Amino acid sequence: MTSKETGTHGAVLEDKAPEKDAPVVELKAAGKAYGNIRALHGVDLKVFPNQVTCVLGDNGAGKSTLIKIISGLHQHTEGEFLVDGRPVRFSTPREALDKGIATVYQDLAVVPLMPVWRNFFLGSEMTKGPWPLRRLDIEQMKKTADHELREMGIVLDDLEQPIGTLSGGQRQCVAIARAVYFGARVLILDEPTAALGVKQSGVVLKYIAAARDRGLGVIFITHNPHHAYMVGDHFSVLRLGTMELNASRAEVSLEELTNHMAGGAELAALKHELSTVRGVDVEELPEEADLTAPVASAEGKS
Ligand SMILES: Nc1ncnc2c1ncn2[C@@H]1O[C@H](COP(=O)(O)OP(=O)(O)OP(=O)(O)O)[C@@H](O)[C@H]1O
Repeated sequence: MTSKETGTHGAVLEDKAPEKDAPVVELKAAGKAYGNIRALHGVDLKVFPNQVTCVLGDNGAGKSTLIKIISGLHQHTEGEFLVDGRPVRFSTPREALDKGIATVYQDLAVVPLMPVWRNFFLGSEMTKGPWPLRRLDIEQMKKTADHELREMGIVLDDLEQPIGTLSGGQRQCVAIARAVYFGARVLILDEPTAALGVKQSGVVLKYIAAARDRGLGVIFITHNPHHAYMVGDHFSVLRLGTMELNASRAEVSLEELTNHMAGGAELAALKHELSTVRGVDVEELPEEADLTAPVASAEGKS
């Protein structure tokens, strides 16, 4: 696929103009050690408004550690972490949120039996009336949730339905719309398509693009180079805690990105090892990353 090709839902595949804004979030030679274990080292990353920055990496590459630093769950132990050009060191996710950095985790924190609109406002409910007669402003919350979801292009049949009845993809979309409504400037999405099929992944990718088009800087964590390339403006590949690739869309093709992820040399070594295993026909294994593999099979954690 070339960088100009149209992707899911015709989402967003035009090459972008050169970065002209300042980064909202920046890591400079940042790293993190857990005791003796160096999970992340020498990582440079810039997150710009209006761009999707994809962070790719295999299991154990350091993706979770990276997002934990940016979202305020952990602190970096080396290098610098800047927000709006100023050094920061968050002690809690609340501090990150106060700076406009919101994180949507794969296992979404929702109350499955509560209606969609109620989950949209969970923890930040609208109220009306003076104390001590203050009560939930249910009508306003329903109206606002409906409006905000529609603004993002998300049309649900009934906001009264329990959120647990929505598909995984729809729940991710509600979470993205919620973060946008509550003023996120940077949205971190932790493997939002990992547990989804091809069609639902496409829907989520569409809303990632919608969040980007609303001006947010999106950090899209994924194992899947195909998903990343459909919406990404910038690609960072982590391997064993270091940044192996840091490239804009114009600088890397989908093929190159896939090869970085698949690790061509590792695949060759594996093929060599398997050649001694009875019943395995190594001639059937791909020479390098199989670019024709269906998107869903490349996804998912082990
Ligand atoms: N709390 C911790 N204590 C010690 N080591 C840790 C801790 N968290 C992560 N690590 C180690 O740091 C390295 C990077 O882990 P991390 O979870 O950031 O990778 P990842 O890319 O998110 O992997 P996955 O996709 O499997 O979640 C791994 O070697 C892991 O074992």
